[in-house]
Amino acid sequence: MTELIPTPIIKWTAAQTAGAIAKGEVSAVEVAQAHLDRIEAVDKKVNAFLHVDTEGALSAAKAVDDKRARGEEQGPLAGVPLALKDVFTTKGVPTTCGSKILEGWVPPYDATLTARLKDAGVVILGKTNMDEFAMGSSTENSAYGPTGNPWDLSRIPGGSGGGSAAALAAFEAPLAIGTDTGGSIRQPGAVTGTVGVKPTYGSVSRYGLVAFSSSLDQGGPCARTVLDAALLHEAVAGYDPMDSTSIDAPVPAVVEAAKLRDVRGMRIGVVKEFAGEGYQAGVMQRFNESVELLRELGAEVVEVSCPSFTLALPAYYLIAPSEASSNLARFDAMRYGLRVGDDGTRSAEEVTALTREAGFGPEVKRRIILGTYALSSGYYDAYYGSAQKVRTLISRDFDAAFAGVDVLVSPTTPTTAFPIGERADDPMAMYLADLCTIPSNLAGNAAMSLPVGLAPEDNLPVGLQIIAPAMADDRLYRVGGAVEAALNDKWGHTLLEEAPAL
Ligand SMILES: NC(=O)C[C@H](N)C(=O)O
Repeated sequence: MTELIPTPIIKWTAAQTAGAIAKGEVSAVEVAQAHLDRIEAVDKKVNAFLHVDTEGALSAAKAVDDKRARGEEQGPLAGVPLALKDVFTTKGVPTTCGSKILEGWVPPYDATLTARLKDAGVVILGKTNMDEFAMGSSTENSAYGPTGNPWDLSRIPGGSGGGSAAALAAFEAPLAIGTDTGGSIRQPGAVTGTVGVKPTYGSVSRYGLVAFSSSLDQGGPCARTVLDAALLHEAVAGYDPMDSTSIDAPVPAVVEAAKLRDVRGMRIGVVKEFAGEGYQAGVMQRFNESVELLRELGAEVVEVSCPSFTLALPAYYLIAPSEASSNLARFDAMRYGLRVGDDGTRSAEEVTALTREAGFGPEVKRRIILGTYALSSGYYDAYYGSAQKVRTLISRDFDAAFAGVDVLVSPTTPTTAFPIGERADDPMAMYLADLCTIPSNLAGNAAMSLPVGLAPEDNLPVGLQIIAPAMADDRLYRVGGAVEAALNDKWGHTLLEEAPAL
């Protein structure tokens, strides 16, 4: 064991873990077992995992050890455990999307992302909890019970990828995968004190990602450090002919950027619209300190106005439900998962209706109804058409802003983690959690959330959002890496070391 690596194994970063395995200081099987033991010890409380694949994880880890013994060259994440959001298909391992309608479904194929992880020697520990079909900001919409925030188990871990973020913060895995349609990687990252990145739309394959809103959905990395997120980003991004929206261009050099730790000469824009009413004082305080820190580190900071961003939330809640109502039509009881009322007396249509009634939860039904209404003839232009126009305006605001700055910054989410149940009956309040994250989904650019401290009033993590133009994902890592290094120097440790022990 090198002295630099703190024990126990579960506290190691992905980069440290991979290094120790490559040097033979620890075996991949030992690392996998340490995380499986941790899951066993804490996940009854956290509920980050819907399915733990003990056998699959140990055999993937053994394959890494065997390759090493044979002297074969392996990738930079070989042997590192990962928690996979239950929205990516995994051959032979259940995939539910947090929904009853897919209960018991075992996909016959791997998503491209899953296959790339396996090829990289990443050890998939299991599938993580999520809001049903990624609809929500708290993971309370999972059909399998809510996930607790490791900082305070009575609070939400964000959503929809709350399971992935909680697994990181509870030291159940050093890496995780999420998907971000309106904020589902970044907002959970912000409220759990972890790093989450929504790469440029089209840069991580959606083949095998169960579709929610196809023009917005984007898989991406979740980690405890910026460098770990970059390593995972490079492992999963890149062109895939199986996804028609996949970008056929080189992946930006994000690992190199994460190591730079230098923002001198960069121009950073503070989005004026993301402040004011509804923003928690402690969140704004930490955000303003981060902006000050960027200035001290040698960046030039300017205020930028993006007036159309105030329309992003309503536009999203027309576009995303519209696409969802179409995508979720495939759950017809004939092809996958649940089938209710098929007793030989009912028509196929009746069985479909009974299954959808029993299999979908209230938020999914709400979105299907919203989307079906917005797309209905007579209303299409007024709702869906207008929302698409707003989408164009938002892209233009970004273009104008990026003509003058390298990246934009804002708080990731207006408040810290709220108590489980607090917004469950108030969809509008829930939707507001994504106020700052949605514009990047509508425009398709790249964005990161990274922890910048605890809000003084509740001692809960605050996230800084960094936004870069499409295909300039490396800028996120350059800025994020510099902020993280400066904060860790200041604190003398990483933020998660302040998290209460579970
Ligand atoms: N999927 C997402 O990115 C989450 C967003 N909060 C939504 O409910 O649509």
